[in-house]
Amino acid sequence: MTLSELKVAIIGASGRMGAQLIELMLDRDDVTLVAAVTHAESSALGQDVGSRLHRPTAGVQFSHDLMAAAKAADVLVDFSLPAALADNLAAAVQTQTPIVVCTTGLNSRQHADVEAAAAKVPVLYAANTSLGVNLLLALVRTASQALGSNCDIEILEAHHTAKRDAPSGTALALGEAAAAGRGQQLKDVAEYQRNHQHDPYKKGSIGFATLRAGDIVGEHTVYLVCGSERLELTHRVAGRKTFAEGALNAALWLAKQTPGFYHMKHVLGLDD
Ligand SMILES: NC(=O)C1=CN([C@@H]2O[C@H](COP(=O)(O)OP(=O)(O)OC[C@H]3O[C@@H](n4cnc5c(N)ncnc54)[C@H](OP(=O)(O)O)[C@@H]3O)[C@@H](O)[C@H]2O)C=CC1
Ligand SMILES: O=C(O)C1=N[C@H](C(=O)O)C[C@H](O)C1
Repeated sequence: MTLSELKVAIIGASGRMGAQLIELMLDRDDVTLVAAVTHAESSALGQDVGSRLHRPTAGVQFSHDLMAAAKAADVLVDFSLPAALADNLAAAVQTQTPIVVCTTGLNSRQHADVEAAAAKVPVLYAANTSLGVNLLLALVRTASQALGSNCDIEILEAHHTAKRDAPSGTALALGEAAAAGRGQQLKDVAEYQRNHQHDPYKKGSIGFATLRAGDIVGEHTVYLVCGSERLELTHRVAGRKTFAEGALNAALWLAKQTPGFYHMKHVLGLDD
């Protein structure tokens, strides 16, 4: 298969990331959009994807036929909602179509479902497809390991007001990297709620704080505080094109893999 033949179906195509992916794919010649999947009640159903973005018609209409999309595509790219995950994975497995899952807010059962599907078909899970965040994950792990248990770690994330999940998937991934650097598991040390609590600070905890305001695309800061000395590692994104480019690069990479569970670090060559 040459790159120019890669056929991509977007799931969650009527959303913010869907629009950004469609926009990008209409301008690229290494990928072809073959299906734009949304849900059965969407007002976008039947519309041409180009027309909806005030561009020339593209010949692909929004549809809720997930199975037809999976059959037509070389790779599925999912930016939808956690509630759609089970159907998306089932379609990928049934049609043997690799799937890039970018939806966040998954619960632990859903994360297990993603891993289980990866035994049957190539699956890549990325809470954040940007190069910067994936570098940051490695930096945070290294810093946490180097600074050790005397260092307090807190994570602050800021996003637009339409975001439904909190903390963000990226914040959780950064928390996992910080915990791993100290030889911990995030579930054992995470602190999600301090407001209206009167409990003393728990040494070794990793706390999460969330801001929702305006149209902030995505900002994450990891604070590593050792007494009076403070290291702040920050990543900011000003446009969703960054995520869309990362997702398409992941799709191009995943199409060539055998069944297995993959992450952006594999695509970017950042594997340990
Ligand atoms: N990994 C990454 O780099 C990034 C991940 N994300 C994550 O991607 C997800 C989507 O983000 P965003 O685009 O901002 O959110 P949106 O709410 O704008 O988009 C989600 C879209 O999915 C549609 N949808 C709902 N149910 C289904 C279904 N069963 N099948 C197909 N489509 C469905 C929604 O329709 P309707 O509008 O009618 O509800 C909506 O258009 C979120 O979980 C977000 O956190 C976001 C950015 C980057
Ligand atoms: O919903 C968003 O917008 C984003 N979601 C992802 C997350 O939850 O980490 C990635 C990015 O921060 C934007």
